[in-house]
Amino acid sequence: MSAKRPKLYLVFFILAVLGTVVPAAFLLGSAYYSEHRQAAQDARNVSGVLEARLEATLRRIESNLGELVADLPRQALHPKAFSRYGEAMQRQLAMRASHFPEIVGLRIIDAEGNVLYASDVTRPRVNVADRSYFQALRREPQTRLFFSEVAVGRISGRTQLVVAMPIRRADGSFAGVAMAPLEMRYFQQLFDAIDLGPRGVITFRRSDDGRLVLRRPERPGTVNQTLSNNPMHLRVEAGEREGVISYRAALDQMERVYAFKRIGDFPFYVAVGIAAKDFLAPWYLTLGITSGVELIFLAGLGLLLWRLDRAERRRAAASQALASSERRFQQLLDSAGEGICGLDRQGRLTFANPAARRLLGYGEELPRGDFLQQVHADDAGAALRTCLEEDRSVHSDDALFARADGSRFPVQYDLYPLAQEAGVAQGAVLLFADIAERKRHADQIEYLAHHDALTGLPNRLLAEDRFNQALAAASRRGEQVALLFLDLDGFKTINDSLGHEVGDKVLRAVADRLRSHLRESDTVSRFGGDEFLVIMPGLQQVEVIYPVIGKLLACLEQPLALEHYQLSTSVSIGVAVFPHDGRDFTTLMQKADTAMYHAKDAGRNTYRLFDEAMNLHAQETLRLRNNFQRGLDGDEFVLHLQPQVDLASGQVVGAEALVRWQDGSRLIAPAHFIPVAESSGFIVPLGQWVLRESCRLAARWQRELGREVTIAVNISAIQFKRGDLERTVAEALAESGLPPHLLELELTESTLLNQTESVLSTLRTLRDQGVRLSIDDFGTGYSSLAYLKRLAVNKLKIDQSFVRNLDGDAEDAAIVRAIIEMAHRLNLRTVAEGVETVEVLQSLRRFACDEAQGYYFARPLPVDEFERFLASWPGLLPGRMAY
Ligand SMILES: Nc1nc2c(ncn2[C@@H]2O[C@H](COP(=O)(O)O[C@H]3[C@@H](O)[C@H](n4cnc5c(=O)[nH]c(N)nc54)O[C@@H]3COP(=O)(O)O)[C@@H](O)[C@H]2O)c(=O)[nH]1
Repeated sequence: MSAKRPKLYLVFFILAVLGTVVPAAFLLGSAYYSEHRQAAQDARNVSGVLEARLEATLRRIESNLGELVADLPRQALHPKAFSRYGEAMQRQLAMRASHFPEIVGLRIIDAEGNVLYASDVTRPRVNVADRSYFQALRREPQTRLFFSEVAVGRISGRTQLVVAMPIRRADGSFAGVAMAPLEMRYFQQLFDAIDLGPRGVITFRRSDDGRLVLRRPERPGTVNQTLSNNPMHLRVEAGEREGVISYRAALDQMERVYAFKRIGDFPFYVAVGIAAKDFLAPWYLTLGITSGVELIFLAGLGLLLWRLDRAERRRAAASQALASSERRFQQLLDSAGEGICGLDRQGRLTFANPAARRLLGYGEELPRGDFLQQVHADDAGAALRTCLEEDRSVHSDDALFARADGSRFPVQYDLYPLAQEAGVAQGAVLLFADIAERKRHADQIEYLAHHDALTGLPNRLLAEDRFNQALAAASRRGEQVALLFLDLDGFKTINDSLGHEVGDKVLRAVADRLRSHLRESDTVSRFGGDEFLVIMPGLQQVEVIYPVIGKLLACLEQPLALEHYQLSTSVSIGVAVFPHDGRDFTTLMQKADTAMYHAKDAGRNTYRLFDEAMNLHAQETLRLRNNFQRGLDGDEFVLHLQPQVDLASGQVVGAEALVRWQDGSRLIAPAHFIPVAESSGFIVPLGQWVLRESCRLAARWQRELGREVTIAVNISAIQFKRGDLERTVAEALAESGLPPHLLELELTESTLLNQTESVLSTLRTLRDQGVRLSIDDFGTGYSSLAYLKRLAVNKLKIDQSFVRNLDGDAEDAAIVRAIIEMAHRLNLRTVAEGVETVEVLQSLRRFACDEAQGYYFARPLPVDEFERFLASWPGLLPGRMAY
C-alpha cells in the first residue's frame, strides 16, 4: 500500500497537468486562430475599401481623359493654335481637374512632346518627349491607357504617376497625348489615415511586373522596385484577383497576414498587411498570463505532492528500517553465545534466547515463578530481586547459576533495567555467559605465569611473592628468613655432553629431591638454567638452616640413575639472611648469588654464608669488568717480564710475559683481574694483545740485541674456547717477524683436561708450526701423562708450591725430582718456578732441572729494566764451579 502511494501521486499530477494544460492549450489555440482570422478579415476589409477607392479614381480619370481626347479639336494641336484655343482649353482642363483632388492636373501634349495646355499653368513651355508614357504611346498609338513609373513632374515638381491616353488623328495616327499625373502625396495621406497597428503595411503595386507605386510606411529606395519570388505577387501573377496570405516579409522580416486585391481591370493591386506581433499581442498576453498561472498552479501542486511523497517514502523507509532492525535484533538474540533473558517486574521470565535455554537446560516451556530465585544458586537471588524492583543495574564477574536439573555452573552476568513506559518500569534484561572454560584457562595461565614449566616449581615471580609474604610475617614476629641460592656444579658439562633431554631429567630429579627434603612451609623455586632458590621462612635462629643445607648437599651428592646413565651431581649454595644481609628480595638475591660464587670458588659442593667482604669483592669485580675496555683502549695494560735461566749454561734463555694493569697510580696484579677477565670473556682481546706485544718484544731482542730469548705467554682456557688462537698466534708471529720456536705457550693442566678434540688439533697445528708448548703449574692437577704424549709438549713447568720449600721438605723434593726424571724420560725439558734462594737453585741443579725462574734471579720486570737485566746478566751461577 505505502509503496503504491508515490505512484498515485505521480498519476494524480499527470492528470492535473493534462486537466489544466490541455483545455488551456485548446482555448489558447482557438484564440490564436480567431485572432488570425480576424486579422485576415480586417486586412481583407481594408484592401476592399482601398481597391474600391482606387478603382473609382482610375475609372473616373480614364473617362475624363477619354472625353477630353474625344472633344479635343485636332487643330488645337497645331503649334500656332494656342492663341485661338489656349484660354478655352485651360478653362476646360481646370474645370475638369477641379473634380479630382487625387491628380496634380490635366495636360494636353502635341505629337512632338510639347505640353500645349495644362489645367494649372497658363502657358507651359515644357517638353516631355523623353518620358516613357509619351514614347510608349507614340510607338503604340492604339494603346487605350498608359500608366507611367512614379517620377517627379516637370511642371508640378511633385511625385506623381502619370495616367496617359493617346490622341489620334482621323486616320488613327499619333497626334499627341492627354494625361493626368496622380498625386502620390494624396494617396499617401489616404493610406496613413488607416490604422493597421504599428507594424501594419499597405502597398500599391503594379500587377504586371510587381513594381511598387506606393508603400505605407514609406521605405526609401523601394518605389519602382520590382518583386521576385514574393508569394503574394506570385499568386497575383497567377491570375488571382484577391486573396489572403501569411508570410514573413523579406524587407523587414516581419510575419504578417496580407489581403490583396486587384484594382478593377487596371494593372494594379493593393495589399494590406497586419503584423502578427500586432494582432497577436493580446493573445500573447493571455498566453503569458495563462502559462504563468498554470505554472504556478502546477509547481504548487507538484511541491505539495513531492512533499507528501517524500514524507511517505520516509515513513516507508523508517518502517522498513524498524522491521530490519527487529529482524537483526531477533537474529542477534538467536545467534548470541550469551544467554539473554527478559524479566518482568516480579522477576518472572518473559523470554529466553536459544543460548539461555541451552545453558540453563530449559525446553520450549519456560519456568514459571520467580526466575531469579530459581537460577541464582548462590543465594543472591533476593538481592538481585531488590535491584530489579529498584531499577538498578547489576554486574557480577563471578556467580553461580543453577540449571534446570539442579547442576551449577559459573557465570558472569549483567542485569539492566528496561526503560520505563508512562512512568512504569518494564522489568529487566539479564545477560549471562558461562565462564567455566574461561576460568579454566585463567587458572592455567595463572599457573603458567607463576610456575616453571619443566619442574613445576614456583618461578621467580611466585618465589618473590612468597618471600614478600614471609618477610612481612617475619617482620611482625621478629623472625628471620633465609634465602638459599643453589647452582648445580658441572651441569653445563652434562648438558653439552649428554644433551638437553638428559639435562632436563637431571633438573627434574634435582627439583624432586629438593622438594622431598624441605618442609611444606619452605619454598623451592627454579630460576631457569641450573639455578634454584630455597626460601626458609619463620626462623628463630639462623643456625637451624645448617642441618637443612647439609641434607640438601648430601641428597644431591647421591648419584642420579637416569635410564642408561648414572650421574654424579653436586651443588654450590650461597646463603643470605633477612634482616641481617638485606631487607628486600633483590638485595638478598644478589648477596646469596655472591655467596654462591664464593662456594664455587671454594671448590664447589659446599655452601657459603654471605659476608661483607664478599660484597666488596663482588663490587670490585664489577668495577674491573666495566673498566676493561677503557684499559685496553687507553694502553693501561703493560707487560712485565721474568727471566728464565738455563741451569747448565747460566744464560738467560727465556722470559715469561706477565701482564699488569696500570689503573692510574695503582698497578693491579693479574691474579686480581685475570679471573674476572676470564669470566667476562675479556681475556680474549686481552690475550691477543699480550701475544702480539710479547712477540714484538722477543723479535726486537733478536733483531736489535742479537739475543734469542724465548718468550713464554700464559694462555687461558677461555682463549681456547672463545678465541681464534691459531689465527691470533699466526698474526702475532707474522706481524712481529718472530721465529715460531721463540714463542712458548704456557697452558695449565686444567686447561688441557677440559679441551675438546678441536682444541687439541689447534695445539698440534701450532706445535707443527714450531711454536713451543709448556705445561704450567705442573704437579697441581691430574698430572696426566696421556696428554703429554698426545700433545708432544716441549716443557714442564714445575709448580712453585713444590719448588719453594724444596730445600726443607723431603716430599716436595721427591716430587720435583720425580717430575724432572719423568720429563727427561719423555724427552721434555723442565723449568722450575718460584726459585727464591740459592739453596733451592743448588738442589734444582743437583736434580738436573733444565731451567729456573724466580725472585732469586729477578722479579717480573718492566720491559726496560728487563732489557738492562739481560744486558748485565753475567751468565754465571753460584756454585757453578762445584757443579
Ligand atoms: N692468562 C694469562 N695469565 C696471566 C698473564 N699474566 C699473568 N698471568 C697469570 O696471573 C697469575 C699471577 O701472575 P703474577 O702475579 O705475575 O705472578 C707470577 C710471578 O710474579 C710469580 N713468581 C715468579 N717467581 C716467584 C717467586 O720466586 N716467588 C713467588 N712468591 N712468586 C713468584 O708467579 C707467577 C707466575 O706464575 P706462572 O704463570 O704459573 O708461571 C699467574 O698464574 C699467571 O699465570 C697473562 O698474560 N695471561
